Amino acid sequence: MNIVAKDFTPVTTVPPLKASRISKEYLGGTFKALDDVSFELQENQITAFVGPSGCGKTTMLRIIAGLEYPTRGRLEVFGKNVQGPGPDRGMIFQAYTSFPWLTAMQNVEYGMKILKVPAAERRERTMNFLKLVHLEKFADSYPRSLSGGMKQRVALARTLAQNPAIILMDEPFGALDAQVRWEMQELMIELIEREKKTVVAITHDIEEAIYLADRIIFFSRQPGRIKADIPLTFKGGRRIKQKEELLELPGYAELERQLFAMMREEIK
Ligand SMILES: Nc1ncnc2c1ncn2[C@@H]1O[C@H](COP(=O)(O)OP(=O)(O)OP(=O)(O)O)[C@@H](O)[C@H]1O
Repeated sequence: MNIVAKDFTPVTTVPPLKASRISKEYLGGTFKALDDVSFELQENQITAFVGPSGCGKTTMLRIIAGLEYPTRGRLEVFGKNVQGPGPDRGMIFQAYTSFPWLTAMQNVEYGMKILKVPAAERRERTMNFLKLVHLEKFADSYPRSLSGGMKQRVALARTLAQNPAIILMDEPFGALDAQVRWEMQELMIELIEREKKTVVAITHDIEEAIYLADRIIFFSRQPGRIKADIPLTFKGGRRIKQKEELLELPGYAELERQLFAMMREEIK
């Protein structure tokens, strides 16, 4: 079995992220996108945000990223109130966010330049991460000559190279076709495991959530609330890289059934 041992013992007592009673209103307070959302992330844990369209997943992720502010509630990263974006959080979007006028290498280096990482270290980290996403031969290629999957690998390398403690992903593989998506999911599991990151990933895809996550937070809609917070205990505290092995585990089918039923309830 291709199994990676997983240890969730916290290194510090301060959680990497703590959301306390977050609400977000739009349209002058007449529309509630999020209502009283509280959770704590554990270090080195992958959490998937799942729920029907419009339940506030992206809003919650943007609040964590510091791109939006909650109307009420408090958000702390390593015990500090979030005041805006910061180098402790890196974001990967569905749309390919590489700069078209920069090569793959320059794209990976760019964020580190902003963070004022010295040039030699920057170069070394860039090459290291391009290698990890299997793009070392494409270091000098421009995004237009790369496939969708390759562009997302550049985004993954760029985010990891900046070494944020928390990685936020909004449907990162949503635009990829099935086979590339699958390859990217496997690569992500491998890299996250290696780099020991705390991850929040939004996905519409229940199968993808079960495969990637250690924990699923399911949002209900209008207003967006936490409907269920599900630790994926059937994995026995491990990450399993080969999907077919995951499917065979007792508990997989029941969890998938439960999530589909919850989704159906929400979209009724
Ligand atoms: N700037 C805004 N002004 C008004 N309403 C907004 C704004 N941003 C989001 N909303 C509304 O808040 C709700 C939650 O949106 P959000 O994008 O967070 O949902 P989501 O769960 O990520 O949806 P999807 O899965 O379709 O991306 C939606 O009804 C959306 O229309």
